[in-house]
Amino acid sequence: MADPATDTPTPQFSRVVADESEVARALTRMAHELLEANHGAENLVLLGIPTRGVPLAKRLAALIESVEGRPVRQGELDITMYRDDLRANPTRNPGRTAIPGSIDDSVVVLVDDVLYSGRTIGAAFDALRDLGRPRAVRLAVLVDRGHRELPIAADTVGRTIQAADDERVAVQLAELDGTDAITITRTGKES
Ligand SMILES: O=P(O)(O)OC[C@H]1O[C@H](OP(=O)(O)OP(=O)(O)O)[C@H](O)[C@@H]1O
Ligand SMILES: O=c1cc[nH]c(=O)[nH]1
Repeated sequence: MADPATDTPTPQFSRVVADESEVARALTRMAHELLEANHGAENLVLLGIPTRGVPLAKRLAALIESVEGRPVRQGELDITMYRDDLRANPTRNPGRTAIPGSIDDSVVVLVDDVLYSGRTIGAAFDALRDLGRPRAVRLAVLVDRGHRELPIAADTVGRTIQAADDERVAVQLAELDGTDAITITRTGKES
């Protein structure tokens, strides 16, 4: 976006709101909150939503395993074909879904990096419906930035951020980005 008075592009300001150690502490707390709410790891299945929900689900599963001393099932759930804007963008390519066994009667924990409008999670509910009937579905997100368009709330949140409409919240993870961080960037246009 350009400043109409000068026709110069609006600068993009970025600020880091959580670094590697803060992301690590948040994930450790989230793992404990999931265990406490579920009274242990019994029946838990963690499903990461691509892109960055997948490494986050793996990390939460590893943290839960380190506390409970037993492995917890984890996989990934692609929601591309369930998006409510698919008709407007019909050329999207589906990603990978990998479910570790049946989800019937399990407690599925959807894991994502950012919760914003809630439409991604709404699509995840539709995707799950085609896979089975979990006993319960929970939601774990590293960042809740508000501005919901659907009645969806997370069960555990790493960081709640009051981001403005013209800001974008980005999660960086070592597995994909070489470092862990949560960054807010002013884009100059509403997201
Ligand atoms: O609550 P919402 O408004 O749906 O926004 C949140 C989603 O937006 C981002 O995904 P994006 O679609 O940008 O894809 P990516 O994960 O591959 O970056 C983010 O990773 C969440 O999945
Ligand atoms: O700020 C935002 C909004 C949607 N999705 C993101 O990853 N960040």
